[in-house]
Amino acid sequence: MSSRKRGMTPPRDAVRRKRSLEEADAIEVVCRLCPYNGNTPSLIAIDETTVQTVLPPAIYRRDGAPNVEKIFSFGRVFSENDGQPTVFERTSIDLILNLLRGQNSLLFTYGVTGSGKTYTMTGKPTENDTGLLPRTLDVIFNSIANQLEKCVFYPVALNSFEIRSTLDAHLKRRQLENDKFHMSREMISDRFHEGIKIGGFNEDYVCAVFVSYVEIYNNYCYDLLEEAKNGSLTKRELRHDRNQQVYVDGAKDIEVSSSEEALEVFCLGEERRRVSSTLLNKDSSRSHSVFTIKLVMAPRSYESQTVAPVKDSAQIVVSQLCLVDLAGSERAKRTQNVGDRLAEANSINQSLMVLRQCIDVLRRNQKTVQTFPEQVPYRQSKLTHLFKNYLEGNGKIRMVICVNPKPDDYDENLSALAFAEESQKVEVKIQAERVQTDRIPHAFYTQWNSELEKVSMDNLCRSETPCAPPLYLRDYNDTNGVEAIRRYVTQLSNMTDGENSTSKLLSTLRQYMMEADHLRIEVGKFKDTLDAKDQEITKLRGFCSKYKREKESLKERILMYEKNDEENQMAMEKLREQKLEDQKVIKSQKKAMKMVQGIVENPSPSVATLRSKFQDQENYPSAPLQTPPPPYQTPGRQAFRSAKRNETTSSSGISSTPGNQGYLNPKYQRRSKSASRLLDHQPTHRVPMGTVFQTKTPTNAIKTTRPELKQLNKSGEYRLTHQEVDEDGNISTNVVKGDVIPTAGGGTSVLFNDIEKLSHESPAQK
Ligand SMILES: Nc1ncnc2c1ncn2[C@@H]1O[C@H](COP(=O)(O)OP(=O)(O)OP(=O)(O)O)[C@@H](O)[C@H]1O
Repeated sequence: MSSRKRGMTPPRDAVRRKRSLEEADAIEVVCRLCPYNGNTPSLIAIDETTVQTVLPPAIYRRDGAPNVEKIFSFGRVFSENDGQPTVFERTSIDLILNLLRGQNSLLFTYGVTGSGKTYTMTGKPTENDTGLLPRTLDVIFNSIANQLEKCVFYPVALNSFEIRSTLDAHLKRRQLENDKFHMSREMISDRFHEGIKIGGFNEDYVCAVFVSYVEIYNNYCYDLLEEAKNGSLTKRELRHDRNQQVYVDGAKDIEVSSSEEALEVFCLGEERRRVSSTLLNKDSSRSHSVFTIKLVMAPRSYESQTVAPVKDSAQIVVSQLCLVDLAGSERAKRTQNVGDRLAEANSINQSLMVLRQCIDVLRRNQKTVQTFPEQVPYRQSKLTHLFKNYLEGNGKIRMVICVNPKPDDYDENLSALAFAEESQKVEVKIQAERVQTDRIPHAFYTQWNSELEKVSMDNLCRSETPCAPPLYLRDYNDTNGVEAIRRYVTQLSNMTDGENSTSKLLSTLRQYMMEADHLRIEVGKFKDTLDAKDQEITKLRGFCSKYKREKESLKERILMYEKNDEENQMAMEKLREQKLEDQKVIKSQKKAMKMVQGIVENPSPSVATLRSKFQDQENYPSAPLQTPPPPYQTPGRQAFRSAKRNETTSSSGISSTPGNQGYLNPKYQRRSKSASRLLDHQPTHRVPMGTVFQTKTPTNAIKTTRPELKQLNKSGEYRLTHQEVDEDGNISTNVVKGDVIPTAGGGTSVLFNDIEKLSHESPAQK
């Protein structure tokens, strides 16, 4: 026997092992605003995922409540204009798909009393008002295939299902006909039928649908489908099945073959559900109602030509969709309930509070990984105990938080919305798919079955199996029926052993042949796939070697670029240094230029001052303007020219000082004297002396009273004439000479190399 005997949810260990591989899915919350006709709504839907509170007048607010408008975000927000179809499509279709695929889901409505929970879940029979539950039933029955006749699957103890033999199922069906529920068909006679059909059901499975309906009232569970004895329902216990899943012990699972029939069962339960009129809602739910739709599936038998399951209960898969309409929270002060209503309200509030506590603890446990996680208080309320399976990873959970924007509900809505928003942070493990997807398609077997049947019938098995009589009894006194069955069984047992073993052998042979044929086709398919993959691999190899080559050439280029980059960096560095040098030179040139300008603009500086200025210049080692040579002192009225220029030059210490010419352009070749142009710098106010000694000035000389850099650039020589008068009234004229030389940085400097001095002595002084 398989370890998973009853075909319910997989064993706990298996679930645990799988969980580590499965992904988690957060509890999803959608919010629905019910219509409000007043002028002061306390809630508005901003967009499809956000709802905002609006501060109502102070009388509606509790003391100490936050005085700010708050925004809450949910998976989806339905405004008052969104009708039941929109809500259904967004909240239920994917859960139905889960059900068809063998997974569980829980969908529950939550909110303050009178906020539209029951309307959302059940609604009314018209097209626009039909709620989630009837629509869900319609879509399930639209979408399943291979639905079995009733009574093939049957519920047994410990929340499990078994498979009946064909005969037993037939007899059970006959028995059921007498046992049928007597229910009013008022609500479902002309109701709206949801036409949506979805894919997802595995057609190699057969199925049956069961529903159960329980309520949790004053923290006790009741089966709403139970035949009430003396007008009261039995309190039911919550128990754990073999897989540690919680279920309501003794609650009936009723098999239904259509959505109409399922709704009849639902309506029967609704009649028994506790609903009372309160100040805030004339049809207020006083209990939490739990309507469960179970889809029981088993692989389709290959043996039978009709729709039948395999004869192995261990292969049964049961998935369930639990639709819960919670009772609304309510403040006693507002409802002014007393007696039973007050006790109900306390119990409702208590169970909702435990639900919040469980969510809080789950959230805390998930926030940080703890060695000893906090215990979740599921058992403190029947509601949370029943929800435990889902909260611990037995399926998808979705909450529909219903809110009424009327200002009276402001405070309670705030707290309900905060709880709902927080719930979204709780993660629940996604359940693994349990329906096999790799079975040999039944259609394939059917084809081979019929062909081999023909062969075996024609050639091998000529013995005739007796035809089965109608296998049912009209009543316990139906002696004819009993006799017919007895005859049939005797005929069967009278068949020779040889015939029996031949037919067994044939059946086995047929099975093997079909499998072999199927495998041949499968091998053919695999070969094709392999060929395709081989081609793909060859193609990919081609790409691979092409990319390898490209990679190599790219590598080489990168190396080259890196080298170039390095060289460029170095060149940049050199240029930067050069630039700094040039800037220094320009700075000192400007300074020297300023000094020259100062000399020029000052009409009578003494030679000593001039010298001291030029001597100062020595403090700027890179400055091209150097101290002029010391005046060549000669007594008398003679003009002396320094005969040896190089002598004077050396005495001036200009060019001989190593390093002083560092900035002069080393490549500069002095043009011949005749070719160079003279920049003749004359003072503005010159004292005419009428001397016979005249300096020789070439005709192309540039004459200036204030030299400019432009002029300097055009000249090869520079000559400055300067006059001074001593205390005795003697006039001396100094002619300072220099070469204009370009600097290495692209500037121009003057290298002074000679001074001529002409003195006039006044005869009167003599
Ligand atoms: N979206 C809606 N459109 C139209 N009517 C609505 C809507 N939501 C609620 N209603 C109406 O508001 C009233 C109260 O709604 P309902 O009974 O569903 O509230 P509830 O939340 O289930 O209350 P309780 O918790 O007391 O059972 C009902 O008459 C219902 O028809």
